[in-house]
Amino acid sequence: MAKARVHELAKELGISSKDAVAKLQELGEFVRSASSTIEAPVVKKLREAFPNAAPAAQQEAPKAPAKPAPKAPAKAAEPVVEPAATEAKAPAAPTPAAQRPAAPAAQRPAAPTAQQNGATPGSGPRPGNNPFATSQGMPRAGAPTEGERSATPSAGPRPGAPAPRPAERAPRPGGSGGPRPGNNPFASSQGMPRAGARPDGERSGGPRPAAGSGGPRPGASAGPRPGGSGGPRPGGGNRPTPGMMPNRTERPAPGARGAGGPGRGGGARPGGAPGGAGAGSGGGAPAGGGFGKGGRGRGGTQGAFGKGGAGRGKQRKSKRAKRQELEQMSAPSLGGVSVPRGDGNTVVRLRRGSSITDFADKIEANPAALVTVLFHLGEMATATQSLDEDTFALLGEELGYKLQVVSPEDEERELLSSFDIDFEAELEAEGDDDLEVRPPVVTVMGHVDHGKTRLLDAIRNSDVMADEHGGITQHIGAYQVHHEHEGEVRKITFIDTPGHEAFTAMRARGAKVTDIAILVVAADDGVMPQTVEALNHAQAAEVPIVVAVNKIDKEGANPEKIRGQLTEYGLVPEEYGGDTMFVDVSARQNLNIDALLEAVMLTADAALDLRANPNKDARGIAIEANLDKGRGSVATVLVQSGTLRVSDTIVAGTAHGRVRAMFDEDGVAVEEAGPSRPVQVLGLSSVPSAGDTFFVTSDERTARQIAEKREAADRNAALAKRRKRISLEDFDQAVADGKVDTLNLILKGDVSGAVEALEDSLLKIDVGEGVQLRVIHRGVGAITQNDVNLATVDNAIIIGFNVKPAERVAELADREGVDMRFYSVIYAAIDDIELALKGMLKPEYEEVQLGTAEIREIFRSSKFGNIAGSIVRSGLIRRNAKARVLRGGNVIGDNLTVDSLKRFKDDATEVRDGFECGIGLGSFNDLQPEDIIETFEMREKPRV
Ligand SMILES: Nc1nc2c(ncn2[C@@H]2O[C@H](COP(=O)(O)OP(=O)(O)OP(=O)(O)O)[C@@H](O)[C@H]2O)c(=O)[nH]1
Repeated sequence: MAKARVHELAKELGISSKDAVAKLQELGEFVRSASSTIEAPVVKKLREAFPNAAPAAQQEAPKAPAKPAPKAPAKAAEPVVEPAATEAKAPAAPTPAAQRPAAPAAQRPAAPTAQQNGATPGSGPRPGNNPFATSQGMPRAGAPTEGERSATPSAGPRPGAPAPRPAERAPRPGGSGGPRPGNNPFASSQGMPRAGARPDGERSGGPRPAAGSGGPRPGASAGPRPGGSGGPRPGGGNRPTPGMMPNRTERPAPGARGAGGPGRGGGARPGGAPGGAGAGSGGGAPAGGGFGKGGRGRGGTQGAFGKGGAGRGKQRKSKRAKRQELEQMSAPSLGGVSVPRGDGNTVVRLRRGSSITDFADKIEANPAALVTVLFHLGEMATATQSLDEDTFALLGEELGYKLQVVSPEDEERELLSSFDIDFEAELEAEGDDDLEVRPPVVTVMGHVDHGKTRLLDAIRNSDVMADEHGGITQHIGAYQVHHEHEGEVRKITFIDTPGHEAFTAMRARGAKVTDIAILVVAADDGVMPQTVEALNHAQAAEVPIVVAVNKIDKEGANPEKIRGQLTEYGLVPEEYGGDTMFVDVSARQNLNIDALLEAVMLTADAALDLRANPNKDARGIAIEANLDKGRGSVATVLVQSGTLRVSDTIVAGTAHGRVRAMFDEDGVAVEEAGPSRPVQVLGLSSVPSAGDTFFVTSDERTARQIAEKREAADRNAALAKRRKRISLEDFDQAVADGKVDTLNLILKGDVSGAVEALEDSLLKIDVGEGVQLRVIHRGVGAITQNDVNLATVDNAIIIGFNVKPAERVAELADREGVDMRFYSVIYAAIDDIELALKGMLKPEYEEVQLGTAEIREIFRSSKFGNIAGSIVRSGLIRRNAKARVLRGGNVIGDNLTVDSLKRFKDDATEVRDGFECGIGLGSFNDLQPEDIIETFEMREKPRV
């Protein structure tokens, strides 16, 4: 065999895999486990390291018909085995195996048993038969293999049998139970050593294979008695060392081998295992015998462990378990625990929001051990807590793994591919023939009050086919207008949510909806902050821009000034030699709206390839959605490719369902919607978010499963994020870790004077070297969702001065892990920022009492300890709250936690004043009636 596996070789050599691996490592060879393959030179090395081994045994085995080996588990064998084992390893025996004294060992131990068992020599023969034999065989776990070796001796099985000549090799090793020592000269030699005691093994050397015969009965040989038949003379054994192994490969049928083990002969059947044992006993052939291989079949090994006859599955499992055990043993320990290590390049992919347990599953480690390792790395986390990417990277690096946190896009792709959905492949497969021109999708952006809304209205009213609609205009988040372009009526889709907020929010979700952006700039005002923000967003998304210079009807309008200003931002008008189209319009007076639409068409035709395949299931994006009292979830979706039809089953983000009805922007029911068509969809299970992708699935079950999986992924991601964003308290740590070097702030205040004063003062703070402070956005008014989105994107902290966020915004910030701070005194804000920059801002906590309860009665529970039957006297008692116990005004138990809280038999989250409840304080059991349980929580002290 060109390459051998360690465990196979170990079997041959009659040693345990563990020993073989250890030896190889000692010899400087790198082997990971018993199933590793090793090259010929290494094989040789190992053989040389175990010169005594009596490999061939098996092969030689005559085809002893083994009788089914009894499943004897015998332990008796043990003794034998062990000695043998040792011997085997013994450096000694330079001489042919035969000589090896091994013999002694073999005999010894085995002997006794064998005999007792009545395994007379003769009987010995059929190993199979002799239960005892087997039993003996049973080497103890440690030395399973050996057992097998011993087998050899037994081979002798049929006593009478003619001694096999060494030459003849058992044809089928397996069958033969190769083991039969008798047959195998070598084997016998080893195995049989009689009296192990005497070194005479020497003679064993006895070359004659015949010996084998003598030895035949293994059992006999086992000869407990030293002198024993001597059956086995080792001599026989002298097997050629390495050589032998050659064919050993052949492994007998599983069953067979096992059997072999035993009586070697007995071998044959599965029962094998035991057999192996038998062998052991018989063999007693320690050293050499080892390889009586007979036993060593897989079955044999198992047998050794008392699992005779285990099925393959089990075997595999045990192998895997062994390998793991081995790896664990060889793994260096950190913090007192051992975990399997990677080689520095082992890649482990995890989803966002994965926990230590997920990681542990992948590397087959104990989660608790990983928690310990992480702890030693200075991070605290529970096994089930979601970790962020940095923490995983830290842990992975320590353990030699390359951790890759799957990106949301990959995650989505993987999720879909698990349902056999692959949109990329679908797109690639579409040829020119499948694609048809679709209308461009346009978003209107610009500074506050520059006329976005008004312009969208004007555009809608300009629809050349407006009269034909006949419906009642509705706001559904998007609409289509018809425009006559070069004699042809073409459609343009407008996203009816002005401003870049929606645009950014969708982009943040990875959705690319907009093909073209109309940037509205009031000609009487000029380029303003949000104008710049909007154009930055559009440019970042590589969306071509058409500039609408609005309000040209107004006095003081100066369209040229706008052109000049925008040139500075890279938007060079065509008339100046650039490629951006500027159109002067008046939304109020409906001036030049057509020209604006014309510019949109021209830009689309010039810069974009707007085509899609309408002849497939629909895919698209949810633009907006809400819950309607009467109609349930109402979502406006934009079909991007394919055609959406009523009664299609769709999944949109985490919502799914069957399309019950569809309406257009005029409230008219439609049956189908093709590419670039926005429609309102009824029938979803819940409300998708703007920017969620949607697509049609083959059946409702798939839609539901995808939605559920996405929901779980979102939840995990949210959990992971929560730990990730920056907060003032950990800013210094983030700087120290090299994660940030800039503290980004968003300032919001009730009056502009305060915001400016705050910004001025902040910028005067001496931030020291290596750190910067940047105010990325400031504004007057409440903290909005947009502020939080911006903070999310730029990892900023929001400072609210005399303003608060709306509840929805606070929730979003919490979900996104954005740190918001509120102040009413400028200096307090400045102090905090200054301290944060210096790394000195630590949160301050204060104790806030939640409530008290008086104990009325104690219930003893063997499971939960003592439960205090109490009545809440003030406030409330909340599960998991911190608690202390007061007796006569003295604290008799502190730092406790309300571990369990029940109202009658039911678990309760909190119980209020005046109600009775059962309170469990974990292991604190020193409770008496009339004690007072006081509960409280630690709240971060607001800084003012
Ligand atoms: N004279 C004149 N006024 C206009 C024109 N377009 C819009 N306005 C006025 O400008 C004001 C703001 O218009 P909106 O359309 O609400 O502006 P907006 O950009 O949507 O504002 P926000 O929604 O607050 O961001 C309104 O009073 C409009 O009547 C125009 O072409 N000419």
